[in-house]
Amino acid sequence: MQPRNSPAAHHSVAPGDLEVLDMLCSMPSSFPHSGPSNYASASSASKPRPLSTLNALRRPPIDPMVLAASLSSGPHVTRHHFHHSFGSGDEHAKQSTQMPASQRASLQKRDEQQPRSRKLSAASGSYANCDLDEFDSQPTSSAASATATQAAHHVVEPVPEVTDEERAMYASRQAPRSVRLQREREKLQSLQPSAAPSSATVTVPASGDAAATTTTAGAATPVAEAKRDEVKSAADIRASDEPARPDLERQPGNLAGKPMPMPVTANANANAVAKALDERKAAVVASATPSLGSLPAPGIVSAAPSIPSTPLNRPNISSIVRPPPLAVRCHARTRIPTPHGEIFCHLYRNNYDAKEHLALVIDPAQNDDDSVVLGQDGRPLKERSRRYRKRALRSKTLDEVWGPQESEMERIVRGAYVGRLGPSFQVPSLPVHRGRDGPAGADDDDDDDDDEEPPLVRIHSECYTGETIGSQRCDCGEQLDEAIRLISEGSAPAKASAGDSPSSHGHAHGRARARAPLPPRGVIVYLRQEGRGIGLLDKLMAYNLQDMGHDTVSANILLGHLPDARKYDIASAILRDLGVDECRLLTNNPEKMEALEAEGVHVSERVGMVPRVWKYRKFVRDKAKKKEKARARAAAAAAASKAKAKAKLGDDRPVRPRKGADGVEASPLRAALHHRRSDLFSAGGGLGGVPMDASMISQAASASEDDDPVSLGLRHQGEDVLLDSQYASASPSPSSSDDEDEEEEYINSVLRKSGATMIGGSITKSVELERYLRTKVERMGHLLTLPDGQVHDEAPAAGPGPGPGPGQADGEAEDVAEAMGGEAELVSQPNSEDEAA
Ligand SMILES: Nc1nc2c(ncn2[C@@H]2O[C@H](COP(=O)(O)OP(=O)(O)OP(=O)(O)O)[C@@H](O)[C@H]2O)c(=O)[nH]1
Repeated sequence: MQPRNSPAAHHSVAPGDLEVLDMLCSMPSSFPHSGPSNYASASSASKPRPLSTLNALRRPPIDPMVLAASLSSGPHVTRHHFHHSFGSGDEHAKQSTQMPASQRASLQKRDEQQPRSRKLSAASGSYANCDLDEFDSQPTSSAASATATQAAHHVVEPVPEVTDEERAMYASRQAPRSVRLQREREKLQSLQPSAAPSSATVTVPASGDAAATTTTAGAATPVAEAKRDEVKSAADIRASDEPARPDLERQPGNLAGKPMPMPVTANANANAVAKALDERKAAVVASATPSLGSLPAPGIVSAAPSIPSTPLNRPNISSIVRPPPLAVRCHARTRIPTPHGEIFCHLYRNNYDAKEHLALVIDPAQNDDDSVVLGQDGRPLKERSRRYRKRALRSKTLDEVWGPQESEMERIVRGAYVGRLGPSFQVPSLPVHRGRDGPAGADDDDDDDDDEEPPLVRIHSECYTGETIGSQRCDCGEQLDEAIRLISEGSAPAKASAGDSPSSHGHAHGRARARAPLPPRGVIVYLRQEGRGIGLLDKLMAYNLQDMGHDTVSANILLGHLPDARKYDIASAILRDLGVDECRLLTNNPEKMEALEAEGVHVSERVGMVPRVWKYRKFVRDKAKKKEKARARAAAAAAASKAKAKAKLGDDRPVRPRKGADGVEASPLRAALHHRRSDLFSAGGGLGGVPMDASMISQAASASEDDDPVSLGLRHQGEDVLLDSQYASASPSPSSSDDEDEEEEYINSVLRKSGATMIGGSITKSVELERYLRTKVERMGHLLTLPDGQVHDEAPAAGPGPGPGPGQADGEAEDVAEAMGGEAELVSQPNSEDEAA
């Protein structure tokens, strides 16, 4: 028997199919998923991009395998299927409600012989009775009597046997569009003013699952007219099958379908409410401990102002025609202490998707000692500084007044407070005033803030595997940690022309040192776009495809996705809400820069994200070079002094080094490393462990170069660097340049911190990571320069095609791991990103 879903069960490939396939394959831009986005927005992702972005790399030609698979997979699902029930999960879909072909044919024959009413002729499973509730609940009298008669005589129609070919693939509960339109027309006609009762309450179901609208119709009022028009247009629009997404509506945090009170226009009420808040402020400050009784009822706390309805919400019919502009609202802000310092975590909702995106704001000025000094008016003195008000990264939507009844405690609990919140310090914030002029009464600062650097910003996409379990398949965890570290560090990278010249933070720091360091100030927008927008499930499947030899791009395509399905319009809106209309962006991805620019957030500078493992290799290589030079100098000096001594004593006996008890030459560094290693392991292996004894280090500094920590095989990520950096910092070389010092500082500062993510301050490195980075550079146009002699020579080839067998992959993986961790290869890997800069 033919398998039910086998291609041959549906059709065989005709020559015409092959022609279509050829044609599609020859059109690189015809990839079926590259059409407009499923929600019409001014999204940057759907705008044409200049070639400079290497956009072409992101839109590879169609994979013929995908096309062939989809052409032969049988009946296709179109947008018209969205309201149909098929697959599991729906009661109607568990079993086909469509009648087998043979049975339908016999019924049709019977219909022809004895025509019946529409409802009766609607055989079970046919489109005409798709609205089962209607069919069941309103049986016509003849149908009812027919059923009664059948029951009385126990007449059971024999069900013919069903072959696989006859069995329907999909069971639909939805009528054809023409039938639905006809029904809507009939309903509308029944609502005509003449037909309407003179004074009655009429319920007008809009369509499908749209909410019923109730209106009191005396005569045909203009409101009723308008409502009817609205309903009619809705019916027409709904007939085109806007996909119903009950699953989305049920998601936690989704705003869809949850009507909220209309927002009070902040401008109109802000002053009045702010005044009221000011008046009540003294009472709040005076009360040391808030009593539970002063907390508003939970329902009231959560009653955030609504944002415009959307196609997802679907209460507003006009929104289906033209979605409202994207709106984001910060619902909560709280302080999170991290190893890199304090971060204000902001939770945002929006009217485009059901996700809760985050903004991690690093702006210690909002929380420092000065921030709790109050002026005579009872407000923090800082607030009077125009510079502070301009620089402070505060959410406008969070700080604005949400309603006239809003209490101070409501504001404070959601995070709309200023200064450092504590048991005795609770000052609600005032609505944000943007712009140079600031609020009335703001003091002029003597600082000229024209030289102000824009904040450092990272747009980070969620990566469960990288951020929580430390996946070494990608650099996401490391990048998140690095971004927090860089922003918290606060020194300003040098200005560079925005855009294409690759820069690295390493170099930027070097140039920035000449300028006064700026306090930390920046934002990480954490977008819930797991797996570059395809979701965790598909990302996990993509990893399996990658293990079979595909790269991250072709794996996505094989799963029916774009190589990168992300959008950045929500990120831009969040930045604008925080008052960021210009930023220095931490990224290698040109698409992010373009997207922000397109959304009105100017990127004044790109700050590159160099993988730590590449930085580390450069560090080790430079160190080896330095040692090589020192060794040559020392050898020359030793030879000279030996020759001198010989000449003096007239003695030509060789000078042998002393040996230890085991017969091995006693090396101070070896002894020092032995101690250090036991320190690391006995003290739990923490990177911030007890430093080496200074005397040991100074001995080590003069030891043989063969005792390099790396060559000694102490290769746990970071530990080798820790030893190296301690070694270096304990014995500063008078000849070291600023840049070298800076590298060491970098390594030190990274490793002294335990890091903010699972990756922490350590390094991500693996064969998969190298392949991933390479694909991002070569196929996705990321602005990173691959190191020379990249591991692809040794690693399994990236890209589609037969991958290595498990054994083979293991062997190669070992080689590459050796190449990445081994001494010789390590020092031969330059950090070309840094060099390019
Ligand atoms: N589909 C897919 N997504 C991945 C894979 N590896 C990581 N990701 C996701 O990719 C996202 C990070 O994007 P990247 O392309 O690594 O980097 P980027 O953010 O575009 O660029 P940078 O700003 O330079 O870091 C996260 O959402 C990860 O979950 C993969 O193999 N397949």
